[in-house]
This record gives sequence, C-alpha cells and structure tokens, in this order.
Amino acid sequence: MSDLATTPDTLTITRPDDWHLHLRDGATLASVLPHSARQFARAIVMPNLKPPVTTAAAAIAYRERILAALPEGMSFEPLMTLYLTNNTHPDEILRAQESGVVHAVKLYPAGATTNSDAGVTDLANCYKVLEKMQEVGMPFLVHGEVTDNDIDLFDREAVFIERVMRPLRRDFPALNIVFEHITTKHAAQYVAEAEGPIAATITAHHLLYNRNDIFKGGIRPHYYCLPVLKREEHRLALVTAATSGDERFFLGTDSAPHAKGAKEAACGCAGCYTALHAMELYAEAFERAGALDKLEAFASLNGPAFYGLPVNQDKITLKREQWTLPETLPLADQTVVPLNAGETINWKMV
Ligand SMILES: NC(=O)N[C@@H](CC(=O)O)C(=O)O
Ligand SMILES: [Zn+2]
Ligand SMILES: [Zn+2]
Repeated sequence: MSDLATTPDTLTITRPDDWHLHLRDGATLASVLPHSARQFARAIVMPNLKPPVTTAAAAIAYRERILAALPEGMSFEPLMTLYLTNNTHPDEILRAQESGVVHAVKLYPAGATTNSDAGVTDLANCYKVLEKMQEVGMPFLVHGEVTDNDIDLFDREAVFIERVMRPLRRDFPALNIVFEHITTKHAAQYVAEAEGPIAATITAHHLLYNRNDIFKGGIRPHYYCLPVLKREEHRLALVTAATSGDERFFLGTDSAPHAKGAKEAACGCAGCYTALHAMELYAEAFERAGALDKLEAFASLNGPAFYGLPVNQDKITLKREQWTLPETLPLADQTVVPLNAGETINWKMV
C-alpha cells in the first residue's frame, strides 16, 4: 500500500492533503497560499469569505483567484466548497456537481463562527438541498456546534450531536458527512461508532492543546479558535481517534488566518494559523502518542478515500530538527501570528 519509511529521525510519507483550510482572498490569500502549497498537494477550501461563496459560479471564480495567486513553480489543487444558506436552491447542487471543481457543501450554523452570519438558521430550511446532495453524492461538511445562548460554549459540540447530527443522519442515511474539526470525546466516539458514510477532520492544535492553554499565565488569543479547545480528556480522545488507523478520521488543519490586531483585541477573532508548520505539529502529536507509523494514513490516505480521489504520487520528508517559529508572518499589509510563535519545535519539513 505504501512504502512508509520510519526511522527515529526522519519520516517519509505520501504527500498529505488538508481537508479543511481557510485561504481567504485577495492579498491575504497571496500571503498564506505558499505555506499550504509547500506542505499539501490539495486542500478543501472553506467558503466563508465576505460575501460567502454560495454558488458554483462564485466557487469557480474563487478557484481561479487561488490558482492565479500560486507562486511560479508551486503546484496545489484547491478543492472548492459551497456555503449553504437558508435560500440555496437544489439546482445549485447540480451546477456544483457539474462544475467538476466543487467537492462539498458546507454548513455554518448561523452565528457559530467567523463569517457565519449568512449561515443556516434551521436545517429544516434545507431539506430539498440535502436530498439533492444525497442523490448526487455531494459531501456535506458540518461545523458542528449549536448556537443557543443557553448552551454553554464548551458543550455546543456535544449538544449538536443530539439536536442536529442524529436527526440529520436519520433523515439522510446515505448522505456523505464530514464532522469538521471535532473537539470532544463525544464527537470522536459518535463518528467511530456511527453506521454509514461519516468521517471527521481533526486539527493539529486540538491534538496538542487543551483549554488550559488559552489561559496559561494570562489570556492567549492565539489559542482561541472555534470550536474552542476542550478539557484534557477530550484532547486524549482525539489523539486516540487520530492515531487509531480508523479511516474515518483524517487531517484538516483549519488554519484560519486573522491579522495580529484582530486577534489581540478586546473582542478577538477565532482561528489559529498553522499553515506554515502543520505537518510538524501533527508529527509531534503522533510521536508523543507513539504512533508515527499511523501519520501517513491520517494525513495522506484516509481523506482521498472518503472523497473518492486518487492518493498523491509524490512524498514529503519530515526530519527531527529543532527550529524556531517566527513571531509574525506577513499577511497582506499586516501580519499574522502563527501558533507557537517564537517557540522551538522538534520536527521540520525538508
Ligand atoms: N476555526 C476558527 O476558529 N475560525 C474559522 C472558522 C471555522 O472554521 O469555524 C475562520 O474562518 O476564522
Ligand atoms: Zn468551523
Ligand atoms: Zn474552519
């Protein structure tokens, strides 16, 4: 299947893909794209732009802008997504399918996260669209949090499973679903045990950090993302899922650039920037779990299998070598603070 070459100091694996990525647009896109393209062959590109990418035509145009922003000599394939709204028409799913470049439709519950204002207020509004997606085999990517103000922030994913995910999967048992950026033992267990076509992406930061890291010695906005980091028991459950070899779990960085000033603010934006060093962080997490031999399946094989796409032909090599993350990186005419800014990490992509 693969000629995984593991030694204590280097790890060579099939080139990975990122199944959940925010590239933004314009000058910000140009700043961040080379980081992802250096590590990953392809990425599922999130549609939460302002305004959101709600039509196949908009997705095709966005894809062109991404390809135009790619530096000479780099290759990268953006896999586009549509942002579901209360008003999405089933015909839009057909146009997306026929485009050949739209690979999924994304659910943002209204108010759940960055640029989700145009999101769905009640999935009951979308049943005709979901029927069409199930019929044509278009995957449904779900930001799985309820937004009710009476539900504690840390419980929003677990409550989402009961209130939204179970009814959704009962009504659309053949719909391909990705439970995006899972953060709890509830979600990991739900996906592992569910029958039918469901998978989950897991970020590097949710494998490495728990909610204490947001408050270590003071409030640390660069560790704030949605769904928010959870208790240690949940982090451990995610590590177990990611390193289990279960093909339902695969890599999605959720790298989400926000300008330094927008994060270090009275009301700071949600999102961690990891595109520069994502594979190094995953390697760290898998190594700590004694499971480096499971990294290739999680990063490079399980995602293509779920999406029905070929596995990449080339390889990457990670080397055990300490290096220090920069304090900031350019982001359009501002800067972005990467996760682990100024810290030394143990793996380096060659
Ligand atoms: N993950 C985040 O904290 N933020 C993402 C949105 C998202 O994936 O929910 C963003 O677009 O900034
Ligand atoms: Zn999300
Ligand atoms: Zn995201």
